[in-house]
Amino acid sequence: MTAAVMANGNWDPALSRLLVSLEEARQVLPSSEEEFGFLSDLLQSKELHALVKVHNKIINNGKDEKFHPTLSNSMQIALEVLEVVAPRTCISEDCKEVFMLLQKPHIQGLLCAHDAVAQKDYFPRLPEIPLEVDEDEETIKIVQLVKSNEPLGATIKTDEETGKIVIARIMHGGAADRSGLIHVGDEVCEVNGISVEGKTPNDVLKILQSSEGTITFKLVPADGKSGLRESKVRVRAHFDYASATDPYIPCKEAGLDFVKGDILHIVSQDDAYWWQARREGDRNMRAGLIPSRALQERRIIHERAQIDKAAGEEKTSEDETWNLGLHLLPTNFPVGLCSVSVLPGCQSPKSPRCASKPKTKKIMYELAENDDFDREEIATYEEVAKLYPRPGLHRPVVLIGPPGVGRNELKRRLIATDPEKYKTPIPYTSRSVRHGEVHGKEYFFVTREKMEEEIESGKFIEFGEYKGNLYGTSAESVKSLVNAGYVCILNPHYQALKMLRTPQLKPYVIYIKPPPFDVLKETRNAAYARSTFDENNSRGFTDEEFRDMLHSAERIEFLYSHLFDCTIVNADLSAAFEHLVQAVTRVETEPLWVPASWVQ
Ligand SMILES: Nc1ncnc2c1ncn2[C@@H]1O[C@H](COP(=O)(O)OP(=O)(O)OP(=O)(O)O)[C@@H](O)[C@H]1O
Repeated sequence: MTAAVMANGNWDPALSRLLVSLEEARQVLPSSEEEFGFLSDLLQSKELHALVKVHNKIINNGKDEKFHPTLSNSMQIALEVLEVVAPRTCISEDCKEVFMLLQKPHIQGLLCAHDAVAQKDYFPRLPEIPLEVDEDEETIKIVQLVKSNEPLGATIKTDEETGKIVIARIMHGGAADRSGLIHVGDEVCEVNGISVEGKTPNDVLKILQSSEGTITFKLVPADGKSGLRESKVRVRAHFDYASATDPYIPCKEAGLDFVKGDILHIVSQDDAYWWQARREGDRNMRAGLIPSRALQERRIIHERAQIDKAAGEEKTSEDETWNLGLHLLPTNFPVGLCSVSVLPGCQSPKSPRCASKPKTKKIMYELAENDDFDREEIATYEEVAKLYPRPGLHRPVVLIGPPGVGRNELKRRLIATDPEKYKTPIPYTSRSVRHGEVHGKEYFFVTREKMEEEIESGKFIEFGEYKGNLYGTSAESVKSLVNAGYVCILNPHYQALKMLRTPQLKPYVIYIKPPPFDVLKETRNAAYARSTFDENNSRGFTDEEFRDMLHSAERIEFLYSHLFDCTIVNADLSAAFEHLVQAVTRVETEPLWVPASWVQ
């Protein structure tokens, strides 16, 4: 029979050899005639024959290099290339061409499709092939992992319904995930031969900790398990997070710490309360747990309610006026900050005390009163994407800061370095032209009616009234500078930020922060700085004005810090200016993170 089988050219030689050895060993095998017959039939069955043929075909095809993608992250590499060539587009035509080419949507689409195929990230997913299991028989899988310094990257819990130990979470990129053998919901039966029945997750952890070398799990696979698919979402964190001090995190060791401003790659949002993330650029492949947006929002609302309660207990009748905003502030937040001036009138937003003091600043700011308290919006995570510098189309640079901190000084110095490149929009006014003034040079002179109409229709990013005349900056004048290829430098009132931060303008926001009181006083006095709180600019700042500046700064930071792209402390003026030049160069040459909606 064997010879007949072997004579068949289609017969697999490995199967033939097995059959021959089986027959040769027949006499010495302790097996029964029945068992021998079964094995012999199996080795000659058409089904096994076909199966081995298919197997060999697949193996042979797999050997052919052209079926293997050389990489599965071509999109990532394209982005890295863009980062490298972006600053060189002005020195080399080739760089420019590659830069433009790699940004084309169809090239990016092609690369994305390539990566999806290479990563076998197909969509829609095929349903799992149902396992044919005998009703009473459970499939058990044995998984062996070698213990190293690296954590396993999985958490366990007691299933509430069955009381059994199950895999609660698999951390993306961790050892368990990479093995592809352990899935969420798998039931743990044994660890290193020790039954975990009736044990708590802590008991199981102890077994794991005391094990050396290879760890063997006996698991009952979960039904309908699915492979983990990585999301591509990047977010900017608007709060600091330290897992060690978080009483709610299910597993402190699995936590990922971050600070406000960090860019996080969210790899899984499967759990409503605990997302999995990596810090962008972090080489560590294993993801960590971070609170989800929903959880963090709840936490902030709870914290604010606590603060509210505490503030309510301390509240005096004087506090009443500021109640609208202060219920959002930390308990130690300075009380009595400035209100917002309302047309008509000439209160300045600088401080509540400033209503009695004249100002040199011509343009004051006006917005609906409640607008200043937009921290009602809870800043947790903001989805971001990289924006590449676009040759000839510069992002406007917006300097935000408390009155008197030095924004005008820094803006003036920057424009002076290259007046043909850096421009600031020309303001509008309803006052009449003075001798020597030219329309479109110092101001655009328009009638009060026209200006009021345009303010009404939302065309001004900031406006105010001074000595019976209106002053303001129109959004259109910012746009026209940008479209003409200039780098538009703005130093509007901080409340203008919300109007400026649009997908059309894509501003880069720099916060000019005052240094601590002593340094502020020392640097300004040493430079004979002129107080911007004084109408004639004829004296230095008073201590009270320095304190106002610091109070305003705290308020701006509390309300708007989540909108800052960069912070510059204006202590030593030349150091602050150097920092500004570096930041502006970065905006012109480097891809930077912006709200995802700006790049769609
Ligand atoms: N780092 C610094 N050290 C010393 N003096 C400074 C510094 N920065 C700014 N000044 C001075 O402080 C004064 C106020 O600065 P500037 O007019 O730029 O303030 P501003 O932020 O534009 O204020 P406002 O918004 O009220 O117009 C000016 O005399 C300026 O030269």
